[in-house]
Amino acid sequence: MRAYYFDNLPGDQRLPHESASQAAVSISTLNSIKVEFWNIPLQGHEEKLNAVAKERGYRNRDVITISKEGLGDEYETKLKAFYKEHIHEDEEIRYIMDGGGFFDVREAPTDEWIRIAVSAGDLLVLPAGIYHRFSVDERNMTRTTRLFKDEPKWSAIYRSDESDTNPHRIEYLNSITAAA
Ligand SMILES: CSCCC(=O)/C(O)=C/O
Ligand SMILES: [Fe+2]
Repeated sequence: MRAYYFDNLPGDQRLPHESASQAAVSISTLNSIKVEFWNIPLQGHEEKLNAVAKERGYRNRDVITISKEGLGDEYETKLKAFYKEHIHEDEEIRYIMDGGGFFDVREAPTDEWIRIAVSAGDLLVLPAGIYHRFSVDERNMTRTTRLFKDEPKWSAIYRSDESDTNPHRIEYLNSITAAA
């Protein structure tokens, strides 16, 4: 995992968008916006993943392969959907099993994009209510285990004036202010 400020330059979302002038972002900065990260070697990862799922009350999971082969006709639509800025009303817990990609998260209160480059073995937890988006990288393939509290269903709320007042968004902002 590497994290850094996104360069905000136009161009292919699958490129790193990392410039020499953009500072690296530390794990403690990520933790301050309630983003958590672990690296768990693929071999034997089930035990740790099961422990995280149990501790947080996640009863279901699925594996999604985001690639042309994995998603077929749905590939372009899904790429667009995942890269459109959104929140969820639950945490987003993702364990990368193959390939790689970028989770971009909005720092608060700056509203700057922080780009988190992930690859196999990375486990990322994004809190409910954080604005974020996802893209595959130049490998054009990410195989990910997704944890769900209930049935495996991806449900996103895209950024708008309405999402700014979503109770999960407000609760998230309050939680990071209270922790500061
Ligand atoms: C890499 S898992 C698929 C992307 C996803 O589930 C999500 O919510 C991105 O923000
Ligand atoms: Fe998401």
